[in-house]
Amino acid sequence: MAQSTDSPRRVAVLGSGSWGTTFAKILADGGSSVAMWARRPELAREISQSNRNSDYLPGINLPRNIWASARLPEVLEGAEQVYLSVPSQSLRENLRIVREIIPEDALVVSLMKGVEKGTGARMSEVIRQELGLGGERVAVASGPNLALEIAKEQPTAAVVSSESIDTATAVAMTATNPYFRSFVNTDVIGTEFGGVLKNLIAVAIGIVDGVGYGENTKASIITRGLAEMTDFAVAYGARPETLSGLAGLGDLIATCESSLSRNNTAGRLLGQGYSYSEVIKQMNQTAEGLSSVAPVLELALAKGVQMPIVSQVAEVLAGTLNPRDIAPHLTTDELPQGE
Ligand SMILES: NC(=O)C1=CN([C@@H]2O[C@H](COP(=O)(O)OP(=O)(O)OC[C@H]3O[C@@H](n4cnc5c(N)ncnc54)[C@H](OP(=O)(O)O)[C@@H]3O)[C@@H](O)[C@H]2O)C=CC1
Ligand SMILES: O=C(CO)COP(=O)(O)O
Repeated sequence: MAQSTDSPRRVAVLGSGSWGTTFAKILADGGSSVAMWARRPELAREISQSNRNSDYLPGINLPRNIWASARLPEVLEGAEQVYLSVPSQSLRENLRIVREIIPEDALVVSLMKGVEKGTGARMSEVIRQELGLGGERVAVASGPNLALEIAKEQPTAAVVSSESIDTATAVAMTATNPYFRSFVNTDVIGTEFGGVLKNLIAVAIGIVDGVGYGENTKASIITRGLAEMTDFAVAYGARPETLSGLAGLGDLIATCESSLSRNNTAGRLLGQGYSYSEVIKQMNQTAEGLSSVAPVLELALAKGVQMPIVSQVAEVLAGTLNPRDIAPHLTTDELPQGE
């Protein structure tokens, strides 16, 4: 739904990869005037002059109310909302560069689906720490959102979450258009962890796909994966229903089913016998799950949560488990486990 104000809302998107660019299109098609930051000037020029981002979204025409620059101050000037879409492990260093130039009252929105190595911090926590913001200024957006499908304007839903329902609503209204509908909630922990954890299960699905296993194996892993995701997120304070919603089950289905998913693709290569370092070399886009495995397992250990599927993904990445031996529960279980 387009905004009804006279002058369009000015928003900024930092990161011009597949998701940053697609989200810029969502916002522009919702009526906002969108400034994008691309760290490579040649990409900024292509976006501004040709309305294209051929590196990340080949064949997609971008709306005219998007422009891009490699210069952060001009991108951030006057922005009422700032959307962040860089790889999770680079967020903190990027926030340190922009913290003095983010407009004082802007809402800051994470589009990312990772946790920080070393600290285990969620992206909204990194944002609050580095920008010194209260929870009412920060939101996260998540859901079954494969970029290329949305860039082609296929109907999609997402959820925007903030501790403040007013903030979530303001962002959701900005991130809504005829092909993209944003719901709201106040469960930031569940919404963020849903997006992080489904990536890990999607890597597991890719692995068994690469091995050549069929639908029973995948359905078993998806179902037990959702239980694992829910146990973990609830241990950290999430509401279980969030994990059954768009940011949990919804995203799990999309990511596990689609060959567009980078996490799924990385898993498939592992299942086909490529080593972790060979997979990294082949991936030219961000597969957050590969970096999130270790911090998620550390967080799970701290709360005594069992994550057998994620643990097996870690073993495959380390080269200590043959992908053929991955199972929907620990192969060492001797007694039947309660479902
Ligand atoms: N793609 C998708 O379908 C979705 C992705 N997400 C999430 O969005 C986030 C971004 O992913 P996505 O856009 O897909 O990733 P891409 O790999 O497509 O793009 C990454 C972007 O970040 C830039 N970048 C890379 N390293 C750095 C750095 N050190 N500092 C600053 N910028 C950097 C890249 O610039 P350059 O081109 O110059 O290398 C590029 O603009 C991830 O957390 C992902 O999980 C969420 C929902 C959907
Ligand atoms: O988050 C996504 C879909 O919701 C994108 O998944 P990938 O990062 O695995 O491509």
